[in-house]
Amino acid sequence: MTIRLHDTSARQIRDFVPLTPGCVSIYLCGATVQAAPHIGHIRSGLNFDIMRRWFTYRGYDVTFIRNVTDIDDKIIRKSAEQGRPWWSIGYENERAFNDGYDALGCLPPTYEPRATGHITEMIEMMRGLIERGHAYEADGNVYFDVRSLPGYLSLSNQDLDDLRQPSGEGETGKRDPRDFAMWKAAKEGEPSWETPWGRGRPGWHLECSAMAHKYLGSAFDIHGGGIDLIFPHHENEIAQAKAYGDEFANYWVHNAWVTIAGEKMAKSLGNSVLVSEMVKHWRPIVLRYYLGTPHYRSMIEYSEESLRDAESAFARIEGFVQRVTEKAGETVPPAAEVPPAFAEAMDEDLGVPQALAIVHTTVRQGNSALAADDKEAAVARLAEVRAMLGVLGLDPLDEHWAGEGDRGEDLHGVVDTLVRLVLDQRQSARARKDWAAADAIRDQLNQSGLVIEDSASGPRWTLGPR
Ligand SMILES: Nc1ncnc2c1ncn2[C@@H]1O[C@H](COP(=O)(O)OP(=O)(O)OP(=O)(O)O)[C@@H](O)[C@H]1O
Ligand SMILES: [Zn+2]
Repeated sequence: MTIRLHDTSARQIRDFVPLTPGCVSIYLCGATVQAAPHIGHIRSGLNFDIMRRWFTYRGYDVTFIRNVTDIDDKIIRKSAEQGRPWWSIGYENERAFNDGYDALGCLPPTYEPRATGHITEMIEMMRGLIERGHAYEADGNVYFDVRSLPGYLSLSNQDLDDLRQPSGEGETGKRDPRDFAMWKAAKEGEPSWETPWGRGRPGWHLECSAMAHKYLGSAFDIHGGGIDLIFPHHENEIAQAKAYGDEFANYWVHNAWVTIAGEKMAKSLGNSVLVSEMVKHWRPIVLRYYLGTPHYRSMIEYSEESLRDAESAFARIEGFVQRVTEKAGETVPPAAEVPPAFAEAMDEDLGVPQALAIVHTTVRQGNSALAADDKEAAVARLAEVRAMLGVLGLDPLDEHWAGEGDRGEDLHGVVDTLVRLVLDQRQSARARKDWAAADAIRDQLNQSGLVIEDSASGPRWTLGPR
């Protein structure tokens, strides 16, 4: 067996050959903690969580780094607007990100370094780059000289002559307008750190090169992030690391976006759907199914309808797990190995949709076995289903999801059906102009603690405050 991955750098799917046999090192660009996470952010975390689980299943010892960018223009701007320290915004949103990752069952990374904890390493890297003639100081900024490095822009396959790299505010003294800032001179009232070139703060690209070097060394296996990061972020990370003498990443893996009306879901575009809001309406395991099962290189166009489809598809799997568990009279442990067709699909560039099709086929076979009263076959299929779901982080019997039941969310589907039934009756009462009956139904629903909201795709309910 060989795991194969799409490498953005090679623009094709390549056999994965680890630098150290039996080990895999992964660096994922994590959150810029300027706001709470939307479902696009968590999709990125989830795609790499599934990658990590698959490597682990295949017997690799995985080191997984997901960093936190806790200093950046937007954090500084918010701090000024809200009259709060910059770090309080970072800490608050970092916690919101961790809650989001955890709610959707992403395993914690091996290490989760914060940028501001690595200023020393960044200074070291700048010093090395200046000594080697790849960087220079001007007006308290430190710039990377893009013409000094042959091969710059090979990840995004661009030509230096065509490049437009806009300069940020205060980025004066560049030798070439395409040079990018590794370090930004301090501005009045903004956070800054002491360096041999004066006080200032790091640029985003330098943070990741320095943290990857510290935790994974000068060469590592996989670097990941969303496709929006290919240029300029990853291109500039590569430039700094290579010019410093690092081999850097061997494979570049990029996840596609969650989109709304064809556009990237982004804090800056104001079209975000926050994870904290979503978990009020949907079970986290259903959200994981929704965000984690399309192929990581396919866009997910967000819609309530597709979420409902995910909910019913997952309910079919979960119903099977419950029925066989009841029939067996005890919890059936996962099989030691997943079916070969599932493994084959996962080996080929993490083909989760194909792998999921095997889960559904196995569920159908298991249901037929139940219908034929063949307990042994049903139990065997359940063991396989649990092993496959475990790799995808979707096993409803896994202890991670156990708390869901305590909060009554295992009854979500039942309540949902009942509420819809009642709302249909209210609709019929209104259709026959029986306003008294319609109002009575609404009042009873409100008294039971449910809040009903009208949305484009029909009424939606949530539990009101207790
Ligand atoms: N809509 C999305 N779909 C999938 N991945 C995304 C999406 N938005 C951001 N990501 C990924 O999430 C990770 C963390 O993103 P980061 O916090 O840097 O986002 P950002 O670009 O500051 O936020 P935004 O794009 O929302 O303004 C990155 O790997 C990024 O590529
Ligand atoms: Zn990064």
